Amino acid sequence: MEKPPELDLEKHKAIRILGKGAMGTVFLVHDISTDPTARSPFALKVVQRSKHDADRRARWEIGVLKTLSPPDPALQHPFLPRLLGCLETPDLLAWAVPFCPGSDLNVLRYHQNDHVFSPSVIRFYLSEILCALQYLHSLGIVYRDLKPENILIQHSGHATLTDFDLSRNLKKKPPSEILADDKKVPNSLPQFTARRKHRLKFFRWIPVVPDNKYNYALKKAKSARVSPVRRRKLSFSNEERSNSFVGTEEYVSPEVVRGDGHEFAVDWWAFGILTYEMLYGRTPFKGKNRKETFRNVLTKEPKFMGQPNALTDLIGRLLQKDPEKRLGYHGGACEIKEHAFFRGVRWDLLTEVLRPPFIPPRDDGDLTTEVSPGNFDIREYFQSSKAPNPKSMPPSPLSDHRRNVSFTGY
Ligand SMILES: Nc1ncnc2c1ncn2[C@@H]1O[C@H](COP(=O)(O)OP(=O)(O)OP(=O)(O)O)[C@@H](O)[C@H]1O
Repeated sequence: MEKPPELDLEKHKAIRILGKGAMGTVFLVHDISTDPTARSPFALKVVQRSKHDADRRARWEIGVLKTLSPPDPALQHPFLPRLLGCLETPDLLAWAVPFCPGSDLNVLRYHQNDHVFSPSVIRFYLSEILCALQYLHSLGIVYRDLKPENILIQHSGHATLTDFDLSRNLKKKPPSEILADDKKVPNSLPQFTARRKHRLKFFRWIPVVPDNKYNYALKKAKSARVSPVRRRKLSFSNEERSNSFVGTEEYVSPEVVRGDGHEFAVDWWAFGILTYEMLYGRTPFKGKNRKETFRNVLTKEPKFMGQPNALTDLIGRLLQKDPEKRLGYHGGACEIKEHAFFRGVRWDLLTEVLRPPFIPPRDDGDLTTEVSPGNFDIREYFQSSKAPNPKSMPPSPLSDHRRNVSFTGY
């Protein structure tokens, strides 16, 4: 991407806080001059530069987002965010991305019966995340922070990854992710192009699907529904999950716990944990404390309930302690796409064929009236939050849930 458009805090006012992480605060923002009734709000992540390491991490995340934002929006990866603009003041760094009104996969799962997703819903979201990770890896970027909280639901109901501050550039690309088409597409842009206006089509990502004893995958695209999220009741204080020096503890791979370095395979491990959590409503290695969690990660095998099937087989192959034995290590995302669980998935038509399980309700009203007193100034927010008794601001429905904290090692 060329230089992203400059934002202006005189004109861009916050409607509410969407979320708070270790590093930044994310606001729902609109341009009061061009969009006074907030028909097209966007998300603005704001980082206080004085916070430890915040400046470096924010610049890194902006850099990654620039890489993910080709000049032609039609070539934007459908499951990765587009950088809409940036802003720098002596105190703050901020950048804008599209607003995802459907909250995140953790919140969505929490509102399902028994707090779990059905296999077809799991297949839908995993397919999209797999494509997003494949594209990141093809750019040499290892994501390192895969967890449900970082998978947001767009207006369309499709998933998107957020939060790239823990990602790293491994300089080399996994050989399997250098797709044949990269030779034809400059800068490794994803293998999709505009087919019709606003509809993107993947092509040449269709895997060779092996015959397998498990017949779990969808033969025909069928829509899988999930319960809608009851908006504004999304506090997760009792479900908080903290992030350790190596990312979110329950998602950390054995090689990272051992300090053996890391490769793209850490993302495939986390992909396995994510799948397990979507299926059973909990992660497989969680202990009473960090020490026990890490011991479980190193020594315990994941427990599966019920009959083995393609989904449990997939999880088992992703949760191999030895990264070299892990699904995806040698063959990257293509190898995972070929697993029986994904049989029948039309990778070239992901954005078109399947109806997303959950489509956020449209906010047709005037968003600015939704919270009193309406707009607020972001600079004032940070100034008042420095004061001993900060002025109260519209609360975030998501602000309490599992946090990211600092990440210094690995
Ligand atoms: N585009 C968006 N649309 C809607 N909500 C968003 C968007 N981006 C972020 N959020 C909300 O803000 C929260 C914090 O964002 P993000 O994870 O990017 O911040 P962070 O400070 O890097 O957090 P972490 O501690 O996880 O590193 C997210 O969990 C999500 O709830």
